[in-house]
Amino acid sequence: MILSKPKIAIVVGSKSDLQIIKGCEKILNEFNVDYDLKVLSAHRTPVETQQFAQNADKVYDLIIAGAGKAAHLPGVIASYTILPVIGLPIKSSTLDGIDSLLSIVQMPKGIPVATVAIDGAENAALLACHILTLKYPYIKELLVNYRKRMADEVLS
Ligand SMILES: Nc1c(C(=O)O)ncn1[C@@H]1O[C@H](COP(=O)(O)O)[C@@H](O)[C@H]1O
Repeated sequence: MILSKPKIAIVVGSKSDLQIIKGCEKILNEFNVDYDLKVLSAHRTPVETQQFAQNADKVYDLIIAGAGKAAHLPGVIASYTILPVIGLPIKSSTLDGIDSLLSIVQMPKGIPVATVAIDGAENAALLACHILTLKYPYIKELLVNYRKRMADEVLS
């Protein structure tokens, strides 16, 4: 589907993950990227997760999926859509997020999930913006400016 304005979905496995998602929201607002935020679980709401993922390409350009513990959500979503899926491992267990990271990054061949760092919500949103430049060139300039501001801050 051709969308005139970028729109992405952020999906998390539990409302207990929402705090970490604020990092994504901050970046997406800064880059003027619309998003819907949903709580869905491949474990607890498998039917709704499947329905969402199968229809996602009618509404969204890409999906950020964040989950903790046995974080199957990004991979399961990726299996039902051809949209790019960015996996965000969330630190929500006694294993410090290593469990989520490995669950997300170790996808079997054929169903890729682009995985960012544990709790790397800002980078998940930035990676989304980089991908979106392919279709929405205005974001490119915003990314260049973002990097320039970041460099200026480091140097000052
Ligand atoms: N990893 C998954 C999935 C899934 O992969 O489908 N569903 C929930 N969860 C995760 O379980 C953790 C604890 O959830 P609760 O706090 O609700 O018990 C959360 O970090 C969530 O992402």
